[in-house]
Amino acid sequence: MSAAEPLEFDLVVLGGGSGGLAGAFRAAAHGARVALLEPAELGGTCVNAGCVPKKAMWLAAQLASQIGAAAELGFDVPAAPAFDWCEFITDRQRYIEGIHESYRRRLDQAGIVWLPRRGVLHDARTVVADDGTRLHARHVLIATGSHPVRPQVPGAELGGVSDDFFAWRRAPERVALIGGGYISVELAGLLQSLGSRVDLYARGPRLLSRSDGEVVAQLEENYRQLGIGLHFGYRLREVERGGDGRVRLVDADGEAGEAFDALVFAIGRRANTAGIGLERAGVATDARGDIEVDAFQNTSAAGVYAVGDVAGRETLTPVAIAAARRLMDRVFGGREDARLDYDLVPTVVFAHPPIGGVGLTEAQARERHGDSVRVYRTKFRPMLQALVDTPLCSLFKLVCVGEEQRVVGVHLFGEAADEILQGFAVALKLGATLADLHDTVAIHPTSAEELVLMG
Ligand SMILES: Cc1cc2nc3c(=O)[nH]c(=O)nc-3n(C[C@H](O)[C@H](O)[C@H](O)COP(=O)(O)OP(=O)(O)OC[C@H]3O[C@@H](n4cnc5c(N)ncnc54)[C@H](O)[C@@H]3O)c2cc1C
Ligand SMILES: NC(=O)c1ccc[n+]([C@@H]2O[C@H](COP(=O)([O-])OP(=O)(O)OC[C@H]3O[C@@H](n4cnc5c(N)ncnc54)[C@H](O)[C@@H]3O)[C@@H](O)[C@H]2O)c1
Repeated sequence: MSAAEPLEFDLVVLGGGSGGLAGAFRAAAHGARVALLEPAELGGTCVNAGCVPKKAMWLAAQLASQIGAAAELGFDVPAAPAFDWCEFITDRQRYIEGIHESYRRRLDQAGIVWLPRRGVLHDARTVVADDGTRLHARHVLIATGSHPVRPQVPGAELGGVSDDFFAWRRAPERVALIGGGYISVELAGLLQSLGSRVDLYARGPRLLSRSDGEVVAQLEENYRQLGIGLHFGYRLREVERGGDGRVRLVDADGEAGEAFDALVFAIGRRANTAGIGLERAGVATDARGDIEVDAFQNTSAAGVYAVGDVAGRETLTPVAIAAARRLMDRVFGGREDARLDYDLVPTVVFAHPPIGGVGLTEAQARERHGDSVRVYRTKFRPMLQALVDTPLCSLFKLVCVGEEQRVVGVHLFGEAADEILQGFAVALKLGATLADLHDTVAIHPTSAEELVLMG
């Protein structure tokens, strides 16, 4: 290919993860000629080192807990069954390969040109692949995602990040997790349920700083009951490796703790913006390094857009997908006002059991709506926990405002919270009030019924 003759497209997409693929498919459905550059496996973080393999491990952990419960309830199974981690990973990866295959087929069917190459912007209309291929388009979508960060402390290389966790071939006996966010909370629950002994070190005073405080306090209580060590206000100074090959964390006072077989840092992610030609194309980033976008995903360069983790806001797969689809409906589908409403995005942390929320936390609601806030809560033992006679409780909470008691927040911690939340997210979008929930007949006996019986 000569440098003087770029290939012509309507849209070039950088990144074949959640946002990039969604944008490419939607643009092609509107009749656009699309090229997509993705040097790694199709599907990005979500499919290869995020939601999908994580959920598979979470399901395995759920099974382990249920087998434990079955042993208590008269089934002839061991309370702590042996788990062949390698066999499970083979099944997990077979499932993921099926997703790759389906993406390859769909790209082909949609007539999208996939280059298995890294791309950089030469200017706001031209992308150059790492084999020198030049692509020219009226529109460019940046969806290059993010990467995990490590702390700047001596010995940080002795620990891994979530990507490394997915490559493990067996469960370590003792695991230390650094961070109090989504990934730490998820890995803590699933590893402990699969037989490891887990200690979690957070620098803040609580887990999940953006979730409802009361619901998180219940999660912390349950994690302690499961045997997970929770350490708050922790400052890591360095990581040492002992003569036995195990690692020790040294805190700010120089105190070395216990030895661990594995250490995982889960202290956040940063946008993949380095070396992709943003300056040449006139695309601005903010102080955190995320690409700056307006409400329509426009960057500072006309015709260049960004979605997903690289744009920083609500870094979740369905958000990247929804933003990309609306953007392409606007650019190629004639829907001039199409844009993602970032309010009321529901989110679930796949803890044990899961924790999820949509809308305002109690603290946010009180800050915004003052005295007109009414909170309803119910703490209960789900039937299975009661049958096994464990002390593990669920906590469901509704946050309402105003005379009409409009529901502005739903916060759930408990079995099936991940599945229950979606329908209530629809209800919040439709402006449901407490009276609307009370008008709805309960489904009995379930955990979900608590939400229409509260108050
Ligand atoms: C452990 C973990 C668990 C998670 N669990 C969940 C969950 O349960 N639910 C949820 O909603 N979200 C979850 N997330 C978040 C979710 O994975 C991300 O928000 C989502 O993948 C972001 O999509 P994206 O398209 O922005 O980026 P990605 O999916 O990361 O895709 C970016 C792609 O761009 C490619 N790329 C990078 N640079 C270039 C370049 N220069 N040229 C071409 N291609 C390039 C990369 O190879 C990558 O494939 C999880 C994340 C992690 C790490
Ligand atoms: N179920 C899901 O939807 C899901 C699951 C996993 C990840 N994700 C997405 O991926 C993102 C990244 O996950 P994450 O857990 O890495 O990030 P996070 O932002 O959720 O949590 C990061 C944690 O690390 C702490 N931290 C930051 N810097 C630190 C430092 N130097 N030392 C010690 N602690 C430090 C923070 O206080 C916070 O507790 C999430 O924010 C979320 O958007 C979503």
